[in-house]
Amino acid sequence: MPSLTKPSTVRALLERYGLAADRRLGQNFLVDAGLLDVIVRTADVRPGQEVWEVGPGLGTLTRALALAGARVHAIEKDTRLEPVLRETLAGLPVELSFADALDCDWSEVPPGSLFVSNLPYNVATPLLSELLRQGRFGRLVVLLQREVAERLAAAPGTPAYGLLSLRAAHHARVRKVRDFPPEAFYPRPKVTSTLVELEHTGAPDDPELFRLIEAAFAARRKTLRKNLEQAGWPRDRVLAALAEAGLEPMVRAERLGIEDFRKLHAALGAPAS
Ligand SMILES: C[S@@+](CC[C@H](N)C(=O)[O-])C[C@H]1O[C@@H](n2cnc3c(N)ncnc32)[C@H](O)[C@@H]1O
Repeated sequence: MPSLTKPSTVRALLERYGLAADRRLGQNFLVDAGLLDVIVRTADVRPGQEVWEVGPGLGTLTRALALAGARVHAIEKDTRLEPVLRETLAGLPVELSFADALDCDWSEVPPGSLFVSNLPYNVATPLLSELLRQGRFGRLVVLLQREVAERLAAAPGTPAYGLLSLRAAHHARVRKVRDFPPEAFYPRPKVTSTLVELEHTGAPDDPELFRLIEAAFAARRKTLRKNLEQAGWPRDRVLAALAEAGLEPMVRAERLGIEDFRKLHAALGAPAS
């Protein structure tokens, strides 16, 4: 099998199957051998370890993971790629399924599993939030649009800070590994990508806490107090809870870290409905 990390090989492979990359599916295939190796080294698979991958595409990362010793479960939405993947992954320990990753049931994945993916841009945020929430993966090594990586790792009070940052902070430790330039992909995307490693802390979902966080960010320009009142908490309870959590009455949601939200949640309770 010729190297899939050469743009000329990728072009020839697509042409042979009469295919063109579909931008709506975020099909920007990795064509940089050195950066592919960075993903594999970050994934650090043990021999025989099971790995889940969303969006195998032409099989570039899937092959590299399998050759590094992983048994890969790869989920691809685009059924046009099936004959290509049957060719590029022939003889390797890869289980392919064709489905929308956003509709997948992850409950059968053994806890503490490894997830490695060059994620399609359009599903990265909802999929990652869901995977963190469900907590089946102990570690997630994901290539994302840089802007999404910044939101994941953002600190309170910074422009990228918001719901995704709090979802990540609640469940995981986030490490930005390195940027991948547009030239690392064929076809070239308009944006830079970033490889991120998330280590799940085991913190389970807390739907009530996240209802509070969503209400707190409903209108970013309003104060936290106003947003909570609008969501149904009575004003006196909001003011008392802010004081109990050690927060200023005029504070905005974007200033609060996950610990502040946990304290506020404990002090506030559910909204009056
Ligand atoms: C950025 S490409 C990555 C391809 C390959 N892994 C690589 O690194 O070259 C994203 C892949 O995800 C697939 N994809 C897009 N949306 C999907 C979804 N909702 N569920 C599963 N796969 C999806 C695309 O068809 C494409 O193959």
